[in-house]
Amino acid sequence: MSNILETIESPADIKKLSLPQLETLAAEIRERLIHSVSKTGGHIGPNLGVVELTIAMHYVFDTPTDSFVFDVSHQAYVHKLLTGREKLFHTIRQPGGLNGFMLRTESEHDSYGAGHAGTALSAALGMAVARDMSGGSEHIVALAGDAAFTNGISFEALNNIASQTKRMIVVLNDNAWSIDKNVGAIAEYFHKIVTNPTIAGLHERASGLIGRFGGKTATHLRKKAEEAAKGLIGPGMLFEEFGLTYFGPLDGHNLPLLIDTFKFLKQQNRPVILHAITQKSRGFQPAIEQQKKFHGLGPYNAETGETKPTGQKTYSEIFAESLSKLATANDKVVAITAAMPNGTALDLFRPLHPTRYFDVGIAEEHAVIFAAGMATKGYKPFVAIYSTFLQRAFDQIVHDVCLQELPVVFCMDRGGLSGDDGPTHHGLFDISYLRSVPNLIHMVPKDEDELADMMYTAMLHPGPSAIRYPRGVGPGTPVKVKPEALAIGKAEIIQDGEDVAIFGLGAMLPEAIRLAAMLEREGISVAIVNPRFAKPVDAACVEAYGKRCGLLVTMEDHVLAGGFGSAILECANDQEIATPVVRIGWPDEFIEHGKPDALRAKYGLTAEAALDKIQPYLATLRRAHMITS
Ligand SMILES: Cc1ncc(C[n+]2csc(CCOP(=O)(O)OP(=O)(O)O)c2C)c(N)n1
Ligand SMILES: CC(=O)[C@@H](O)[C@H](O)COP(=O)(O)O
Ligand SMILES: [Mg+2]
Repeated sequence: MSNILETIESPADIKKLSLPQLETLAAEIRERLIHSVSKTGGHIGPNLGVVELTIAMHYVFDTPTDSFVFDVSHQAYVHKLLTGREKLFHTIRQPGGLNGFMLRTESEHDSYGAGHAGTALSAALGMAVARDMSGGSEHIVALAGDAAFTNGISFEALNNIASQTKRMIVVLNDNAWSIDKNVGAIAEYFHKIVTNPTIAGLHERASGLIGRFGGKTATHLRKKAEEAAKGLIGPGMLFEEFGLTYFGPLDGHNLPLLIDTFKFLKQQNRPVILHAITQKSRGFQPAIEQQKKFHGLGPYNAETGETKPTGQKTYSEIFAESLSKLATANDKVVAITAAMPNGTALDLFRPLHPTRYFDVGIAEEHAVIFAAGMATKGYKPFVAIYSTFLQRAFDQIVHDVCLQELPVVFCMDRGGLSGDDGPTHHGLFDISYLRSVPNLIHMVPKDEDELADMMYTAMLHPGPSAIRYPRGVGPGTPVKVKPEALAIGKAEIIQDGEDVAIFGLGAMLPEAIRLAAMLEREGISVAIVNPRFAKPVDAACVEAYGKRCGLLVTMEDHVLAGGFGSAILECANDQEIATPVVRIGWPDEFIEHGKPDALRAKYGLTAEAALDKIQPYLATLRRAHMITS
């Protein structure tokens, strides 16, 4: 068969290929990635960069006996193609199709699931120690990007590896990019190693010799390289100081070199790190020229890389524009991102206020404490972190910000369903995890203009606050020239009514309005409330409608457990109001990837599903003659 990729049913088939065939396989994989992802969307740039690395890993090691742990695992598409999922690859990130990340339930070759950065080294170490304890001999290989080393967890693991195991392989896939350019001292350190010709040359030769002449000559060369590095880089090679033997930097696209090196590393009885230099987006010129955009995106033209022009401004863009305006008016306003300037749109803020823009790397915990520190000196930090990634910083929110009542603003982008990325990225927990923290207010805008008002409110608020807004576009409400301060804990009454009151939080307000229309067609008088605040909830509003109406309904793009509906229930209960509360939101399970509308329909987050759910209560209301039907 001419197409080698199609003959790979399992990684065992890769081992039968000659070197020229492996090179052909790499080219075929690139071709497949570019074309297939152009239809599905996905993380094309990171995957084009790890084609040879992944082939070489599968050529030398034996999954599922050996375990591969990929950091974030957005770069696991090649691994999926080589582990029996080639025929399903066109379904990646599609409803019911392959997940865009490693998923233990998807394949025995996916030894560890991820989606958040910085977990690979810890997970791999756990596996290595478990293997050692049970007398196993399998290999554990962690592959992590250069930006994963801006994350604290990677260093917590590094601190632990050498004292815990003698057999673990770390592959540092260094392409100098996070989603944006990688930042900070670590990025500079990697850059110094890579651009030092002495070190690079010696290591390249050492690695090349490993396969051909065995370890002795190579070790000698490696030592010389290390000495050179010591003189040039500082007191010692960073990883060596952590007790990992460092190999590299070497060309991460040189298949024979990678294969020889992995064969050598496989024999080592000491923890090792291989520093592979790769080019993100390799083989696809439009992506090489626009690395940020092609890190991860929706469908594109496979020849030109063109994407459909976006029309309406996203919530992220409204956020960044509003923050830029606030910063113009108030020189204490600063913006902080944890490696997401593109996703949060702080890219728009950066050129306007360069000295008040901070990208701290993939370091959410640090971002929050850093903000707390700035707040103690009179600054007003707006920390833009996706809802799902802010989960990382819960303790810092509690211990550093809220306990000290510091005026930090958490701008939680992607609050609600994320869509194609799936359960690792849905932002469905922030109300629950923040509602329990004293001193914090939690706001949810119904539209773009209200987001701007909430940011202004947060700027004026002397304590900590959080605002969640969804991925993508809102209803398209124009933003006023001058934002208005909102009364803390006060809901907006969209429409008054007598029989049923519907509280539609944020993105669910349109569904609440649709539900109201359905009920009104049945002659029921409905109040519609835009709650604005998930904390503090408007107790007076709950009391008024709880006493007047026969039913309260809450709708939220959030888990039901501990969410906004729970807050309304608690509030009603505290006021000894026994009116039933029907809550619409996500059930107590992890929601798969898929199209948001379809998932909402499947899980009952629609007006129709809500109507079904409240039918029994309407019957009771009618029986009690509260409604004349
Ligand atoms: C905790 C966390 N914060 C932010 C992100 C968003 N994110 C996904 S991939 C990525 C960059 C990863 O860069 P690197 O590890 O170097 O891999 P590359 O894409 O360059 O191969 C970021 C910031 C995340 N997945 N997890
Ligand atoms: C892998 C990762 O975490 C990011 O690349 C994420 O996929 C971005 O999601 P958005 O497209 O919502 O910005
Ligand atoms: Mg990188």
